[in-house]
Formats: sequence, C-alpha cells, structure tokens
Amino acid sequence: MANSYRVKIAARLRPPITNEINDEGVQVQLADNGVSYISVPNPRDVSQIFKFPFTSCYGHDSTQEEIFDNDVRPLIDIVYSGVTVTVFAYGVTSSGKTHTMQGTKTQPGIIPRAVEALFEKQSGLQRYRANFAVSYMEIYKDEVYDLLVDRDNAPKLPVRENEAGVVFVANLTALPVASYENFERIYARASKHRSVASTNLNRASSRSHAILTITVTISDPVENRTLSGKLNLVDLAGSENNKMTGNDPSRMAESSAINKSLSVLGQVVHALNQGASRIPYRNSKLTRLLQDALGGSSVGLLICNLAPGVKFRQDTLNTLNFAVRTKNIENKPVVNERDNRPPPKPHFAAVQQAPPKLAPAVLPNLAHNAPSSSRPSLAPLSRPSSSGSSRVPRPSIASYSGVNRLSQTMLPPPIPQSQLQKATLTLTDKEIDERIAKAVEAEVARRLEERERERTKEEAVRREEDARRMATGKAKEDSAAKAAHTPSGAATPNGQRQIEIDSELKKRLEELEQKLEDSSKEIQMVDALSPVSRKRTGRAYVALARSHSQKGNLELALDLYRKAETYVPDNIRLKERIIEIEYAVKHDTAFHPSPKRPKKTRSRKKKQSSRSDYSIAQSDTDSLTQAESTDGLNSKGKEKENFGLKLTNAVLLQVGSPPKRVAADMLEGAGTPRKHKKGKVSVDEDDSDDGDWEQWEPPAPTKKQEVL
Ligand SMILES: Nc1ncnc2c1ncn2[C@@H]1O[C@H](COP(=O)(O)OP(=O)(O)OP(=O)(O)O)[C@@H](O)[C@H]1O
Repeated sequence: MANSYRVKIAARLRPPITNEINDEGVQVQLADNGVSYISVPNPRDVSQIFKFPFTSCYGHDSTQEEIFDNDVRPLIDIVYSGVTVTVFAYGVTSSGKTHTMQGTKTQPGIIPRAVEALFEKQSGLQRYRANFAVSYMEIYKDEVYDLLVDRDNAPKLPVRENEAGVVFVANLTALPVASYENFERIYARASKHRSVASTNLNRASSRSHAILTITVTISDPVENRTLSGKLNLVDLAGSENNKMTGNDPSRMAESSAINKSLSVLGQVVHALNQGASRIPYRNSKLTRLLQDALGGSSVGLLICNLAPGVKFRQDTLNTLNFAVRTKNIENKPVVNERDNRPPPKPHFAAVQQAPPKLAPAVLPNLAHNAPSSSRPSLAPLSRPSSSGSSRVPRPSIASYSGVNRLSQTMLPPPIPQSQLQKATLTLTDKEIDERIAKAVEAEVARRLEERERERTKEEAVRREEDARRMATGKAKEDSAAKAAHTPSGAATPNGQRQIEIDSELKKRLEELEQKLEDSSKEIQMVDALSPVSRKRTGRAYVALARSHSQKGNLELALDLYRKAETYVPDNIRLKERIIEIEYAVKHDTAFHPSPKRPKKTRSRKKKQSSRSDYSIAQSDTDSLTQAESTDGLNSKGKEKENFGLKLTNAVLLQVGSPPKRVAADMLEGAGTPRKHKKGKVSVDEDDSDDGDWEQWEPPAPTKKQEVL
C-alpha cells in the first residue's frame, strides 16, 4: 500500500495596506511548546480566542524568502524525484495570494523562486539531464483558458480524463524552458493575459484561478529511465463579499463563479474528511483539476493567506476552518517513472508476471520544515524497488508551428490503457533473471528426478539379466559365443582394440550423459531460451538414445528419443524413429531403423575429411555406410547380427578416436562441427538441417556457446 502524506498547511498574515486599520484582530502567536498558531477572537464573544495551530505560521513581517525557504524549497527535491507537487494559495480577496505566489519585481514570490531553484538544481546535475516545460492556464467563470496564447484567440479548453483516470486539459500549450530568463519572459507575458480587475478591496484583483505547471523531465542515460516531476503553482481567486467589493454586474458574475468553485472546493475537502464514498470533484473545473492534490497522488502544500483586522475576521475564520479540514486530507504520492528500455522478449518465465502497481513515493516528513541547507541529492526519495514502473508520464513534447503544443496538463496526459499496461508490465533484467533461475532450477530438479528413475530402471533390468544368466549357468558360454560371432573379437589385436574402444565409448557417453544432467543453470537457461540450443540438446538426446538402442535398451532409447522430441517437436525423422522403436518395444521385436536418406554432398565431404583424422579404418566406415544405407532393406540375418557393432562403429566414427581437439569438443559442446580448417573446428550457429539426425556429430563450442 502506498504511503499516505497529509497536505501541509502554512498560514500567512499579510500586513495592513493603505487605509486599513491595524486593529490586531488576527495575530500570529508562538505557544510555549514552540508550536505557532493563529489567534482570532470569536466575533460573537471577543473574550473568547480561537487558536489555529499550524506547522508554519507567518506574521505580517515575514518575507517572501522565508516562506519559500521553509516550505517550498524542500519540495523542489520531491519534484526532482518524479513526484507531482501542488502548492496553492487560498484566502479571501486581497489577502495576499498573488503577492505570495507571484510577488513583485522587488519581492519575487514562490513562482519565480521555485523556477530559479529548479534551474539551480539542474546546473548541479552530473549523471542526469533535466528538461523543463511550462504551461499556464486560468479558470475563469468555470472555463479553462490557455494563458500562453494570445488572449483574444484563446479558446475554452476542455477538461478530460484518460482511461487511467488522469484528469487533463486538452490542447494546453507546453513550452520548453531553457533558462530562468527564458521562463521570466514567458511568465511575464502570460501573466498579462490573466483576468484581473479592480474592486473596492483590491485594485488588481484576480478574477480567475491560475495554475502554472512546470514539468521537469529527468533522464538517466545510464539506466535509460525517465522521471517526470511536476510542480503545480496555483493562485486561487479569493472568495468575495459583494457588499464589500462593490462589484458591478459583470464583476458579480465573476464573483459568483469564483465563490461557487471555492464552495465546491470546500465540499470536496469536507467529503474527503468525512471519508465520503463520493467526492464532488466533478462539480467544478477547479476541483477536477486539483483532484490529484486533494486526496490524490501528489504532494500538497496549502498556503492560507489571511487579511488582517476585524473587517476580515469572518473571512479569516472561514479560511482557517478550511485549512483545518484540509490538513486532514491524505494523499498517496507516486513516482512518475518511465522505463525507456525496449521491452524484454516475452519469456516463459515472465508470462505469469502480475501487473505491477504504481510505485508509491517514500517522502521525507514534510510536517517538519527542512532547513534549506539539507537538500537531498537528485533522487532523495527512496522508492520501493517495485517490479514495474509507476504511472507513465506524458510523452515528450511534440513540435507544432514553432510552438510545442499538445495535450498538456497539470496532471499527466491521456495514455491508452493498453500502452499503460504494457509499460507497467515491463520487467527488469534482474527480475527476469530471477524468474529464469527459478524455472531452470525446477527444470534441473525435474531432470535429475527423471534420470534417477531411469537409472533405477536400468539397474533393475541389468540385475534381472544377471540373475537369469547366473541361473542358467551359461553366462560364460554366452560371452564366448558372442566373441566367436564377432568378426573383430577380443582374441585378435583388433578385437582387443575393439574392447578398448567400446569401453572408451561407454565412458564418454556416460560423461556426456552426466554433463547433460549436470548442466549449470545458465546453460539450462540458454537451452530454455534459444531455439538453437534446444535443437542441440535434442541432438544430444538423440545421440544417447541411439547408443542405448544399439545396446538393445530400446525402452530407455525410446524415452530418450521422446525427450529429444520435446526439444525438437517438429522433426519428422525423429517422429518416425520414435514410431519405429515404439513398434519394436510393443511387439517385442528387434529394432530396424528405416533406410537413411542419401547424404548431401557437403555432408559427405565433411565426413570424408573427418575420417582421415579418425583412427577407425576406412573399411569400417564403408561398412557403416553400407549398413546404414541398407538397414531395414536387407534380409535380417547377417546384417542383423552385425548391426550393433556397425552402429557402434558409427558412433565411434563420431566419438571414438577423433583428433584431440575434436574429441574434447565433442564431450563439451553441443553444436555441429562444420569445417575443419588448420585443425580448427567451427560451428554453424543455426543448423537448419533438421532431417538427418542420425548423422549428428558431437559439436565444438563457440565462444558464446553453451557447454553441455
Ligand atoms: N505580505 C505582503 N506584504 C506587503 N504587501 C502585501 C502582502 N501581501 C499582500 N500585499 C498587498 O496586498 C494587496 C492585495 O494582495 P494580492 O493581490 O496579492 O491579494 P489576493 O489575495 O491575490 O487578492 P485577489 O484574490 O483579489 O486577487 C496587494 O496590493 C499586495 O501588494
């Protein structure tokens, strides 16, 4: 669950201005416990004093700098952390809202100071880059206008909500800002567009609510991520008592709109405090646009401007009551972060990924005034290592007629839900790795279990066979008879050599099997991910299956062929082989592989060149070729008898006595050696020849190739 942060309240009492009597009706006090409060006498019983304690209370002698440094400067770092911050000035007309937010040339207010501080921070960045864009709008008589365009042509702008529930102003201008001076020019020009009129209480009374938004886009080129922070600076129009303002009909229409929107603002705050199920944000454009600051996902600071004196006492009490209710509102700030890296390829281990939630911002305790010197670095706010990025900010500013103009808002812009979900589903490399590692662990465990079962089975078969031989007492005779039937038997030097080769073959195959079983997680991971690796693993299984089929362990061979099939499910030759062995197992008949296809020229050449390196005689190779080409076609007799040996020789041609390097490669690699040049073996990365599986030669690894 996201952390909750209350809207912070600061109260500022302005000094008396021309013709105002300083009756000290409203005062800023400091309690014994160090807490400051605003004291206002009860209008009905002046002996009774109402006290309104706030974290920050500023008296009439407070300076612009003081307020900014205490309450606003700490928010600059929060903006740089990708969070939206909203500062709004609230109070009766002429209470000093515009003075506090905008200020004057000699006494600049929060807006120019904040922008200056944003640029200051930008100049100190090293690894990161920060870009700014400004938009400025006013809500006049409940209509939104763009203050960055010529006022005469400014159309009413619609307030919309995207599928993610984000409220935005369509077609609002966003101008990139390169420097503070650049901003000053834009802001000065735009401020002239704001609706201002003279009233009895204020000769330059704002007739609208003004919302200035600075969007700060912070890019991290190393991690290829973007943070998008926003600073909304809101100068509300003041509530008005038409009797006091002496408004004419046209001012009264404005006043009515102002009072209505402020009344809805009060209702929203009240509903939030009551925990109401429906918050009336939609009842005015002001509250719709401030939705994120009130019970939403931004950090809020409300500055209550107070006018001095008994004359404004009731307005002051209204303002302070509003402030008291507002300070109970809880927001859940989130970090607006975008991951710009290309989305990872879909992977079986990532398929089940649950959509990550918005990353809540972990903010410093804003209830305390942070000293200006203790400003944190670029990303001062610890963000939970969420599995995905949080709200996706609006895309970069598009250029239009020399002015960057697009859907811009004080809040993030519309984003198609599908796009939003895609962005939030993105996994980090680390998460993918973890998932893969888990999946591989499970796969390795499964294989080991399977292998154990096979071993037990094999053991049982061997014991059964031994027992049978012991029982008949013919074990020796059988052995002798077998030797007698073998053309290159043990009695001859060739026979002795054959036994050595057989034993070497057995050893190497066992090693190969063992390597298959004991493959490291990373290798298994590549197997799982790469089609080439799958093919190679399939081939390794085929080689093992074949060696077992040669030994007569057809059931085990069948199992291995089936395993191979899981890696290469589309291999027709393999499917045929499985059917053949299944038939042989089912009907308890000898296994006769179907005839081999004629070899390709390239393959024959390669074979021949390899042969010269091997210690097996050319005649053996020839007899193998002959046997392979006629298997299943010749009469079963003699051919059948020699079948096992010939196939054994076939394997020996591949595994038996190759040059040292090839032999080592064969036991370690899973690719297919293609060319032998100056004693080196190279491997085609992607072997598209799926058909001739029985011709598989154990491979040599490339640099990046996995080792089985
Ligand atoms: N702290 C202050 N120090 C000196 N003068 C101030 C201060 N605050 C406000 N004033 C002055 O009081 C007058 C009214 O202030 P301002 O226009 O800022 O009020 P406002 O709340 O914005 O009014 P409105 O809602 O009508 O726009 C201005 O002349 C302004 O210069």
